[in-house]
Amino acid sequence: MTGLGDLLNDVVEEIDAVLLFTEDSETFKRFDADEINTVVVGTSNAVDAEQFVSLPLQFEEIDGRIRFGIEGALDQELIEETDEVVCLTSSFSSAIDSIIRVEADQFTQTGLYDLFVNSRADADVVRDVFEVAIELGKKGQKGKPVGALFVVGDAGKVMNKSRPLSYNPFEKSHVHVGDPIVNVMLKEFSRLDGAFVISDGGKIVSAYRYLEPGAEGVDIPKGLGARHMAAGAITKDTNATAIVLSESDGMVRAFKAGELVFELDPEEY
Ligand SMILES: Nc1ncnc2c1ncn2[C@@H]1O[C@H](COP(=O)(O)OP(=O)(O)OP(=O)(O)O)[C@@H](O)[C@H]1O
Ligand SMILES: [Mn+2]
Repeated sequence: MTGLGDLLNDVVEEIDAVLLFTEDSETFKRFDADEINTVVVGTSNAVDAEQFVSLPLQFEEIDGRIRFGIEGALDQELIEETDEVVCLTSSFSSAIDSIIRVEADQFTQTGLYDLFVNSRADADVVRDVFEVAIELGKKGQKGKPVGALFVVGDAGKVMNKSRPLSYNPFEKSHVHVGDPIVNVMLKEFSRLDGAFVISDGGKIVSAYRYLEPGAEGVDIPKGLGARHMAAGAITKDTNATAIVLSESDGMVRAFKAGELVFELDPEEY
């Protein structure tokens, strides 16, 4: 094993902070926070860490998970942009099996953490909508691929910049995303055209909205069609976040301030 220890030492040499992706107290206890700046990242703070970044989703892909952890730690000023950080996480088992060294400023521009935490809408509302989109992407509607567009937050303005394509099944109802029955309704109504409009607090304001935002200065990747363009544009024109499930490539994408900030493959969640 000559050389392995040296190599590992190089990876962890002169680092400024550790990002520990764990919900296991025994693992956490092995770290002395006085010795090295330690930030725990997880869907819950099961280890009662003083420095903690909350993950809104169980990121299966290591890349998204680390990006989110770094951006969260920077946002909360637990680490600095100039820091060299070692991330300890799991890739193929539930135990820590991966050591990844990154520079903290490598990830500041993605807007991923911002998408959840600094959206007009509540972070858990954004997360619940993501989960509906992911589930819909996995299963489709009665086995067929389906597309959907969710516009979350700043609903009054979004309603002003859109028009109804059909009667609104959510008119006068007071239902919220995250409620299992509502999630079934959202999936059912996604077979038809247009967008869902959801308030900051998660109330379903409308289905079947045709969005008519100004598309000026919207820069979305080439090859995406009208649904994605409308999603990007509405987030430029309002303070909403848009979450899109593509019928053609099956990906879930999020837009904010007129830009694509995040994409994931539902099959990997
Ligand atoms: N401005 C809009 N507002 C709301 N919904 C829209 C708008 N434009 C398109 N859509 C919806 O998107 C659907 C698909 O349109 P299109 O194929 O052009 O989009 P796309 O971006 O390629 O999405 P997909 O990847 O799902 O095919 C339309 O049938 C319609 O329901
Ligand atoms: Mn299309």
